Amino acid sequence: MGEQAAYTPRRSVLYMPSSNERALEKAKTLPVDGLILDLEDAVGPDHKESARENACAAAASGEYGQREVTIRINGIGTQWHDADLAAAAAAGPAGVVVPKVGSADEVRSLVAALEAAGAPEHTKLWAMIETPEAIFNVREIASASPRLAVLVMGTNDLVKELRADHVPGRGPLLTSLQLSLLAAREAGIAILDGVYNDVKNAEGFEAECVQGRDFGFDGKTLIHPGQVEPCNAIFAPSEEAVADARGILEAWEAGAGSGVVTHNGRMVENLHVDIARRVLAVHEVISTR
Ligand SMILES: CC(C)(COP(=O)(O)OP(=O)(O)OC[C@H]1O[C@@H](n2cnc3c(N)ncnc32)[C@H](O)[C@@H]1OP(=O)(O)O)[C@@H](O)C(=O)NCCC(=O)NCCSC(=O)C[C@H](O)C(=O)O
Ligand SMILES: [Mg+2]
Repeated sequence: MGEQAAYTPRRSVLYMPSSNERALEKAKTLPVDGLILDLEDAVGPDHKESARENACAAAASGEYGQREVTIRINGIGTQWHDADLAAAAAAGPAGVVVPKVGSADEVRSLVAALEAAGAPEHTKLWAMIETPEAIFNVREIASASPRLAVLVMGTNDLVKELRADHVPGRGPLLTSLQLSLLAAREAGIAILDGVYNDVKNAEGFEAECVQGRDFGFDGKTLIHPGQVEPCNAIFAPSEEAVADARGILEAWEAGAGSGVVTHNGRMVENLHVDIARRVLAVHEVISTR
């Protein structure tokens, strides 16, 4: 499966204010799959320029090992957007994360701007889905450009825009989360769940990770180092899932040629074999981390 060959772990993707040099340094030691060096909401107006310099220097440094380093620039129409985009393109991170993307036309304009600024081929666009406009357009957004690699849910902004509340189970957000997932899967791109703000509430955080994983998200965006390890564990195939996948493949091979077999009393068809192969491919990549 081509999708397996291209699997990039994005179980845990940690935001950090690019104005916080201590956090940028600490990130080199954290077991995260990815980093979002923020220039937007986590950075005050007086620190935008120095944060941009820090983020670009970090992204270009090559000091973050296997971690996928991205830069979140300020949104379209803000006074910092053009300079952020040009500087990020020149630094060549894995992704330029753009907040509050609202339409497929915006995706195409952003891609054109990245290309005009000379961004290297490996620098992809990551679009944040965090407004009502984006939810209504998410299907077109997700398939607007081959350079768009990841959708990132912005659940704080969505809650604000909906005039909703952060509640266990995320009832007010379910429509937005699931429409965005459908769009990402149709387009064949990755999608990351939103952040959990209550950094001291481990139980609530883990419940939300399990929910996001069960929905089908590739991983979760995080705001604190303490969230990384539980998130990695929840978004990786469990030992039981890996053993089950191996058993499914063995049962399938033993029943060679028949269209349906059973494993542990459950029906196994070709599609279950595809799922099992994906679980093992993901496990193999993650085991090297
Ligand atoms: C949430 C925080 C403000 C909490 O900060 P603090 O109280 O200082 O945390 P600790 O004292 O527990 O920190 C312990 C050490 O860990 C380092 N640290 C903390 N956070 C990070 C981080 N994100 N990345 C790297 N390192 C971090 C501290 O420096 C301490 O280190 P040391 O002193 O060496 O022990 C803070 O965690 C924070 O700022 N988090 C990130 C906030 C952020 O980036 N927000 C923007 C994105 S969220 C969002 O809104 C997404 C979307 O747009 C939406 O709409 O939903
Ligand atoms: Mg936001």
